[in-house]
Amino acid sequence: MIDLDALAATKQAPSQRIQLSEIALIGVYEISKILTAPTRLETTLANVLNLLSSFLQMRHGTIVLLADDGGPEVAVGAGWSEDSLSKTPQRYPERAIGQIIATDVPLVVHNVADHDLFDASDVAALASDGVKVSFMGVPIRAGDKVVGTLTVDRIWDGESVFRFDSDVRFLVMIANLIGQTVKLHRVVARDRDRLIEESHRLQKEITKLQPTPTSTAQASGIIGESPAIRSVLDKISIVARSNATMLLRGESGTGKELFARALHEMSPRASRAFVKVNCAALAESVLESELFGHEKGAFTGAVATRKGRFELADGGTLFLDEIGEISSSFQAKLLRVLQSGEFERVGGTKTLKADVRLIAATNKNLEEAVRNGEFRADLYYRISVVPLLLPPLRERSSDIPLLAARFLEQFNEENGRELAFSKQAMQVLKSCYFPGNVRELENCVQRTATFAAEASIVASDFACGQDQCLSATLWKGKASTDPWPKAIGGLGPFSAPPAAVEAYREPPQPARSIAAPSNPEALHAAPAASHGDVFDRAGGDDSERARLLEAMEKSGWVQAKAARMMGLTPRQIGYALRKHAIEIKKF
Ligand SMILES: Nc1ncnc2c1ncn2[C@@H]1O[C@H](COP(=O)(O)OP(=O)(O)OP(=O)(O)O)[C@@H](O)[C@H]1O
Repeated sequence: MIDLDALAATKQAPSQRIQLSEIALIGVYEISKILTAPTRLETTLANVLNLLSSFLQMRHGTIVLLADDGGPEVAVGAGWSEDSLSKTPQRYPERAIGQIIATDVPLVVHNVADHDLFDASDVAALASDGVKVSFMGVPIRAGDKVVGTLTVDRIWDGESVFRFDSDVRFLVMIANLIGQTVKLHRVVARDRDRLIEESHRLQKEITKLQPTPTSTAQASGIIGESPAIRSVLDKISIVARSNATMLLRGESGTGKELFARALHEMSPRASRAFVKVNCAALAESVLESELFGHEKGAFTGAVATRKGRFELADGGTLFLDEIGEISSSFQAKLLRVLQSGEFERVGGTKTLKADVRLIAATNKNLEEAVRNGEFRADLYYRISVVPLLLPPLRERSSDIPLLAARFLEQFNEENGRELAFSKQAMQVLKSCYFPGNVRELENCVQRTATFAAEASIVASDFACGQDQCLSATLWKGKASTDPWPKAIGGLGPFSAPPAAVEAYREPPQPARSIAAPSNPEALHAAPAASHGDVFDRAGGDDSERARLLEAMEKSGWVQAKAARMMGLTPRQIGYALRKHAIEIKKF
């Protein structure tokens, strides 16, 4: 360790001048070490000044760095009373420093009290105790530009100019080193600022590009701003990042397929296929060959080998809708595929593998089905890794105006119309119970818009305003008898709000006209007991029966499909078929 004080003391003896250059070298060496240390520039400069004070026996030392506009940017001091620089920066001799910067030439003053570059306050600051003080200052250069000054002062004992010269040369060397360091720091700072700016810009770009739950939802056609829908979207955006099997629960028409697609689109599999199979719409043998494919000649009509949906969804997502409807033997087959990822085509012997992310959906109470032995518990656990319940529309009625407006806009676009809802009409929609959820709302808007006579849709344009709303009457019929099990969270397709249940249980009231309701909210919120039951054959509403038959025929006697066509739930259609004593045709 170098004893700087001892070295500095040797500097006092004129006979040992030769040693001064040694001291200077040691000083330069020590200061260069400080300057290359990875600390903040201000700290580095303060350390340089502290070291200098040992070499030069100075009272004060100051380094001032200039900003681009020429004003002081950094001022670091040593020997000043604490905070004196930051509190009163004018304390350091501004005019003297200004001259060094302007002339780019070192300045040496033997006695500051005699020099016109130092005013009374400078003298008071530098020589407050009345001693004679000498001053030295040199410019700090970065390249050929003056970027600051290094100045020191010390008690003047009348020493020769020669001694000052060597000290000035020493200061110039130190100032040059400081200049290089400042230059380096500024280059690094500029680079760092540029990189930070660039990183902020890229962050912004990424945020713009990254599909937020809302933007993906919009892209997938999901409409809804309610907290319930936002919370579902948030969850979906998290689950999408994983490969976990997801079970979408919810009443018919709540958008299970739509949300399954959104999940696929938010997932890393988005660029691959989204393949959908409705398990309820297919007989077991057909379902098997649909899912796993078949070999040529496997059965009558299998004229060529065909890939199944598992293969087609390889790398992508397979959406198994209405999974609660599959038979117990098919449950076993599906379980095997989900456990091993392996399957064979119908009629084939080769074991195939597919990398598929599974999303299943059901509006059935699977827990009850498991309890009743209708659904395998092991399959239940495998598909319900991440269960998500879609809220019924009546629990997020704030979404009704948005959805209705969008469906009407679609209708207008497709039919070249300019229909709009009156305030009253929107009120009717907002207060409707919609047991068939968004699908029913969509159908309701389509039907009403089709028959609307004027450009403004009014309350009496709705089917319920003409006592023709099939869903309302069906719902009324089931309200007290078919509650959605509490196990999967709340009201089910046919469970009605208490008021509606009460209304249904009341003894029949005299019929009232609802064609032009005075209170549109009462129109559909709870089907009035006064509505005639269109499925009561004694009451006679053959048109409803005919509509039912027509839908069943069109859907190939698949109840789930017919329900969808009519904007009803499968349970509702089942109820309607029983009411009308319509026998289901089997093929
Ligand atoms: N949030 C929503 N925004 C826009 N459209 C929706 C929304 N939810 C549902 N829909 C529309 O409602 C209809 C029914 O949706 P979907 O088929 O996804 O329901 P589901 O729950 O799968 O019904 P099911 O159980 O009967 O198969 C579709 O036309 C769908 O586009």
